[in-house]
Amino acid sequence: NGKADTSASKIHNNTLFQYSTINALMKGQFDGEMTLGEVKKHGDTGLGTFNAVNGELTLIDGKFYRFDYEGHFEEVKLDEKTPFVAATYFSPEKTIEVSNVTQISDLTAQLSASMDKKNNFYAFKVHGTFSYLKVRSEEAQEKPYPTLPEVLAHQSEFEYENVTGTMIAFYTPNYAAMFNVPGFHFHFVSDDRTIGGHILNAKLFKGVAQVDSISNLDVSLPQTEEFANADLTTVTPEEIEAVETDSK
Ligand SMILES: CC(=O)[C@@H](C)O
Repeated sequence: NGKADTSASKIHNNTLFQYSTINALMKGQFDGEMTLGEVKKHGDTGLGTFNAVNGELTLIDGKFYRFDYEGHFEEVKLDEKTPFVAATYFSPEKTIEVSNVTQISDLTAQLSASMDKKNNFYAFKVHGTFSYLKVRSEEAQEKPYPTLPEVLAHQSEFEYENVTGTMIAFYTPNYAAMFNVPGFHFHFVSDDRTIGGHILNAKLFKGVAQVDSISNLDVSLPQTEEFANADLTTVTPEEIEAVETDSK
């Protein structure tokens, strides 16, 4: 009927939860107070990083995984902490077939076409055998922390062929660019749980995408001194896109 269903259960399944903001992460806010166990109360699907930006975080089926600077993939215990994470209880409204993806922009075009409400947030799962996959991770940092662009200038990159697994992606409308990565943000988990990371590029002949439109945002702000004193006004969407996409 088009009317917002504000029942508690509907909101529970229709909320993008995030801890901290992407512009804070960009400014080097790399230590959060929130444990993965706390994050798990807000969703079973998501992406982010770990304190000291010690690798790329992917949450799938309620389990947290790290893909680290060396390319190692492991499940992570719930007592680890995160400085930035986005999570939701994945509740897809529809499933579409995606095909002929020769680069990531072919995929984002097909996912965009599936979005009925461009000003909503979205979560996606895309499963298939990726004929090519380029991912990145980053090295754990020591204080005094640099900015995220300074860390990612030395990111590690890995390329794979014929990898079967699931992309976990969020879409954030540009008007919310200081909260979360504007546009699409993709992380990955292989079916054999050996490969992950932040996706920079991909090729896919045919896959299945589940589409979850989200109309509630729940932001938990760190209550650390560092966060309270951070200047979060100087980050631009262009700077975020430059480090979150394959700008090479
Ligand atoms: C939050 C992210 O995904 C960056 C660290 O790649």
